[in-house]
Amino acid sequence: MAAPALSRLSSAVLQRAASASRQSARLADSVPREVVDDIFSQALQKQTGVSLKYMLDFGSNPIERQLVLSAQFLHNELPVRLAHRVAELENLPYGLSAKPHVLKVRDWYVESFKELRSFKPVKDHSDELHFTKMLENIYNRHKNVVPVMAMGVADLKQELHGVGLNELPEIHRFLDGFYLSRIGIRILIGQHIALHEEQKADHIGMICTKCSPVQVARDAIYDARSICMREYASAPEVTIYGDPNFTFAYVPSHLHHMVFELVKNSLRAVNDRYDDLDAEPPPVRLVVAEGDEDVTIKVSDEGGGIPRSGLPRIWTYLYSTAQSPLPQMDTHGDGSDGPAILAGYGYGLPISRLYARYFGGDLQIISMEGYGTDAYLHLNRLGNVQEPLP
Ligand SMILES: Nc1ncnc2c1ncn2[C@@H]1O[C@H](COP(=O)(O)OP(=O)(O)OP(=O)(O)O)[C@@H](O)[C@H]1O
Repeated sequence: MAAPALSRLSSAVLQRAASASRQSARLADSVPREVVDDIFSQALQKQTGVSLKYMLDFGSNPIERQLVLSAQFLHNELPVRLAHRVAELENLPYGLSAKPHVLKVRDWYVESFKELRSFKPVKDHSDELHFTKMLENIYNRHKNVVPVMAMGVADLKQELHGVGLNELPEIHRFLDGFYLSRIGIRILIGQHIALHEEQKADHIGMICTKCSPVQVARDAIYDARSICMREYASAPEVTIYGDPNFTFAYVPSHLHHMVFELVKNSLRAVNDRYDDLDAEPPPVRLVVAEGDEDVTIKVSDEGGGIPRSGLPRIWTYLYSTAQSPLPQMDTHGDGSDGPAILAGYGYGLPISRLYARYFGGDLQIISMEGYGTDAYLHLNRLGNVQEPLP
């Protein structure tokens, strides 16, 4: 068992962190008093969770009246969720609150909070359309939150001289909660915006009522192999086992993201292991299983596995054995969180697990060092689990 993190940090480092904390550009220095009071009073309100099933029922008939109701809900709910995050961002340990990148993220949250709070009550269709325009702005403003926050955390990591984030459990817990909350906020906003767009077949907003995991996996595999090809000039084969006609209700972009990350990790491990060997790399295997409760996707590789002692680390932010662990800005421009390179800043697994957990699923990694890794992605099939609210 590792010694407690604090005792491992030199007192000089701790002093520096504490003094950075004191110097933190506090909210009250940059925002009028009444806004600060409003933020902290909203941060005391309870957040209201929704489920995939609720979103499906609610969005199945997006007539004007429904859209007005949805806007009214968001008008109340979003400031509460944003305020919870601002309050947290103000009070992070080790001086993290004062890091310029973290302040930038906080200011985006404050800006969006102010816009929402100053919007008049949504009474009719015309108000609702204006409100939706504002939501689009907010959605865009926050698109780079993950990499910018990661840069702030990377600054802290550098300052703490190689102390792993797994040794700073409070930072890890904060990031898990923060990113989970972000997934929830983006799905609420994204769903409302999507209900205004032309509905794709079998879609209710962002949710596909007939999402085929095999089809989504094929696309994700194609993308992961393309990136692998670009970086290694070769990519192991991926074999899929499962019924392509099987469908269930899910958000395809989330599913794509998770499968892409898992396959990408497997391709990298297999490629690294077989790089110097003459042998043909064994294929990665992806199995889709339909249970009554869960749809489970297993990704298996023979990439040599992960040492048991290293397993806890793979869930921490900013742990990567890839060459260039530098956070990348969103180059997709669409606000999706996927990095554009094969392996980068160690967010693949922890963020994928949050996506899975958001709708009541989970992600587990089982490894046989010296052989390979199995990733089990469980997706809750019923969709009536209420979103977790940090
Ligand atoms: N299938 C696998 N085989 C061997 N090691 C793995 C596998 N999957 C993950 N790992 C290890 O876990 C680490 C963290 O994985 P994770 O997906 O979180 O980040 P990453 O792939 O390094 O970077 P990112 O996904 O952010 O681009 C990897 O750097 C690698 O060391």
